[in-house]
Amino acid sequence: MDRGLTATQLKLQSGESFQVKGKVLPDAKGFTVNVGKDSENLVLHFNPRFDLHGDVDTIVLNSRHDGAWGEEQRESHFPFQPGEKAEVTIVFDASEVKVKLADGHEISFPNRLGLETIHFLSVEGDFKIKALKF
Ligand SMILES: C=CCO[C@@H]1O[C@H](CO)[C@@H](O[C@@H]2O[C@H](CO)[C@H](O)[C@H](OCc3cn(-c4n[nH]c(N)n4)nn3)[C@H]2O)[C@H](O)[C@H]1NC(C)=O
Repeated sequence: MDRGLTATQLKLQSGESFQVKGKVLPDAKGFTVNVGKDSENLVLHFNPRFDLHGDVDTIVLNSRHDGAWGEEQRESHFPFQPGEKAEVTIVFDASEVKVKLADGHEISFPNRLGLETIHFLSVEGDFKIKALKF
């Protein structure tokens, strides 16, 4: 598990997007992109699972409020491969968070926290960051 990256004190406003580019480790089990207020208050936990917690090639999305996980949303569209490049673009507004994948596929997730500004980003798991673009 790569320690990944954590960024705080961000001020990403509604409508602004950011992109994470990197490479999935060859023996990847899963990786995570978290965005929100802080690590316990996430408007989006984006968790592609290659083989983790019983999920195979499934993207699990969730929110986290004061440390408590919300209800998971699962996506079977899975354009990630171990050892390959990966790119995720995230944009949000008052009602939803949108995740755009390299193959053009878009996933929508409700902004359950009603967050207006993102202050926190972390990328964890079997993923080597190459670039972060705001
Ligand atoms: C079938 C058995 C019960 O359901 C399972 O319950 C697991 C435990 O809650 C679920 O896995 C968690 O799913 C979460 C998203 O809903 C997260 O992916 C969690 O791993 C990340 C994580 C972060 N943290 C954490 N602790 N402290 C901080 N800052 N972060 N703890 N766990 C996973 O351990 C897992 O996704 C879920 N599976 C299903 C099919 O619902």
